[in-house]
Amino acid sequence: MIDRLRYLAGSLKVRLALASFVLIAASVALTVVLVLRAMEQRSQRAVLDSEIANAERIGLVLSAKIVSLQRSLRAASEQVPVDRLDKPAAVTAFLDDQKVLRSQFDSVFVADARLHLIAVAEEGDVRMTDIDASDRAYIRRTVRARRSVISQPGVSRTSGTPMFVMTMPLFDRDGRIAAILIGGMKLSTNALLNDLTRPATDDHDPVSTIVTDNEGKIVSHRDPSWMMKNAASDAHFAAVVARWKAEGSPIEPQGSARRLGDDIVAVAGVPDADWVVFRSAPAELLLGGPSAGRLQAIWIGSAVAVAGGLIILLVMLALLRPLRHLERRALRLINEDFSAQEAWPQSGGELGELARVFQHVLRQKTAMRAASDELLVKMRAVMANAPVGIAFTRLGRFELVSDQFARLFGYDSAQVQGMRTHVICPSDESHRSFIRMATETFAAGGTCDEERELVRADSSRFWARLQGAPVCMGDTNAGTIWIFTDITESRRHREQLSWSASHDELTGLVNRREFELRLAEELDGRADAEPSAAMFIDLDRFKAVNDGSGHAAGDLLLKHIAGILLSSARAHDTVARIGGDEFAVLLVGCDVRVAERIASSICTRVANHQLEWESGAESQRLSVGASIGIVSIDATFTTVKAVLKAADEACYEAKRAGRGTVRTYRRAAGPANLLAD
Ligand SMILES: Nc1nc2c(ncn2[C@@H]2O[C@H](COP(=O)(O)OP(=O)(O)OP(=O)(O)O)[C@@H](O)[C@H]2O)c(=O)[nH]1
Repeated sequence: MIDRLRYLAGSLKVRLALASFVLIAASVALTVVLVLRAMEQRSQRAVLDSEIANAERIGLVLSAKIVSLQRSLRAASEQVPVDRLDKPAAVTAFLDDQKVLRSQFDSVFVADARLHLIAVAEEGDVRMTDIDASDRAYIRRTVRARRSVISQPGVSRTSGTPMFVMTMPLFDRDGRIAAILIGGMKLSTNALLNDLTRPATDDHDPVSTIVTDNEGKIVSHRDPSWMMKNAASDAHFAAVVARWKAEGSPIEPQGSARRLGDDIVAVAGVPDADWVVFRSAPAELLLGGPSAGRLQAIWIGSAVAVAGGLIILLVMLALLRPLRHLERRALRLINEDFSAQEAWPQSGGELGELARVFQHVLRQKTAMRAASDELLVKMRAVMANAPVGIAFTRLGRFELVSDQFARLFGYDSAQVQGMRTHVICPSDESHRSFIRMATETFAAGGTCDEERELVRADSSRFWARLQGAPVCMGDTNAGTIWIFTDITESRRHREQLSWSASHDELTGLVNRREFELRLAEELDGRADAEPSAAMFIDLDRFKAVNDGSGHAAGDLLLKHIAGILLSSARAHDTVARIGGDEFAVLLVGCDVRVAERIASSICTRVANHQLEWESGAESQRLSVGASIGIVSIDATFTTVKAVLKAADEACYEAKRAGRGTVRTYRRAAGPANLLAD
């Protein structure tokens, strides 16, 4: 399952489908956002315009109402009995007659020239009063402006309720104020504003409308308890009132609307009354259409994106089917499954090219595999039949060995595979030195060829010639190939030949050639060394032994003489048989006098030696003598030949002196018989 998911995550088809899905989703989302934004902007503009129109309309209606009331006041004012204001009956009769005016206003007052309220008609009752109103602002404004004014809303001194009044001054012939007709309206019940601020459909109208005076004091509100309160304390209008005040409390009939926070607010002035109409409603409610549309659009967009993604996935699957085919076919290459004759996908373009490349690779791999199979067969034949041991080693282990290798070391071929290489070395130290040597040689770019003693499975040892080279020159990690040849016999034979070349077979002493070599070495290294001595020993009357007792007796006696000479010389001296019955001794670092004493001793021991020899029935005692010539090897001798010649001469002198004696070579005086001295 996890593998399947991993495959899907890496699949080109799935990635393409996902990418397309993301693109479609992003495009749809962007389109939805842009369209919605445009719609919202248009819708908001329309709502703002509508609200401006509503606010302006309310302002205009208010103005029209005020103008209408002013007209009514003006019409009624023409009937005010200005000349009989001191006659209560006339005044009350006037107020009684003003049925229309009293239906339009909650109360109607008549003020005289003193600016005293002298009569009032209120709630169907007309009565005379005498209230000094000269201090009232609306009276002062009327006098000052000499025209009709509307008061600021305030609490009535007569009724104690919030109200405002509208004045209409009357002038005498001299142009002085003769009377003022005043209409009052209660804010809680006035017919002037209620229709405008009360919601048309009660609580369902999302728009709140208020009317304030030019200081923001509420003169109309759907809730009568808000009358006369500051509009800024109503949460719906706090922001717009604050902004309106910040702009200088303008009272313009031309309205304005804007979005403030979550609300859409509109403002329009009522110039005739110095009032302002405020409207406020939650933007979400007014723009409900676009908001709901946004959600709908998101759902539709999502559905379109999903459907588009699925369609693209299906299209991808169809289009990329040859790719899947190619993928399956290519996977066979990894699994080395060349046998299938399955067709490659026939397609143009990139897939076709890829298929052709894979076919080419397949052909190459098939050819290489055939070649390697053939090579393997040959290799197996070599490993089975090679007369030498062949081993491939890598990282200290045998990876492949020939049959002869296994036989050579006494293992089964299979047993050796993977075996550590150190098992064929007689010791760990031997293995370490071998590895060191091979590493250094290979590092220097060379190949190994040396003889080593190795150990078999049964712990027996043998000598082998090892020839080794890295499989890949310069990279020993790729392994090394070794050829092992058993050279135990040839090595023994070679050692034998070497010994024979330098020794006398009969006595085991070194031969003349070896003696001369050692004498030459002595002469070469003589510079500061102590003098050495050489002696020539020629047996006396040896021929008689041969002639009398046979060659075998002579041979045996020669061996005995060799033994006497060896035991007379020191370990580092050289005792040689240089001819039939001739011997020579090189006494290294030996003074001539010592040499003479040794020679004398040899003469005596040879002379005294008797060989017990059975010849037929009789037993014989065979003996010989020895004539010895000595030469002191000093700086005057530079060649082997000169030393041998001098020793020979001295020996000859000893013979001439009667045999069985010693003579020392003296250059100036010639040989002298020490014994004779
Ligand atoms: N048995 C034996 N005899 C040998 C061998 N080599 C040489 N001879 C004999 O040694 C003898 C040496 O001859 P000479 O030195 O002339 O005989 P000699 O009797 O010692 O004479 P003088 O030296 O004059 O005393 C010869 O008879 C050789 O045949 C050998 O390997 N074995």
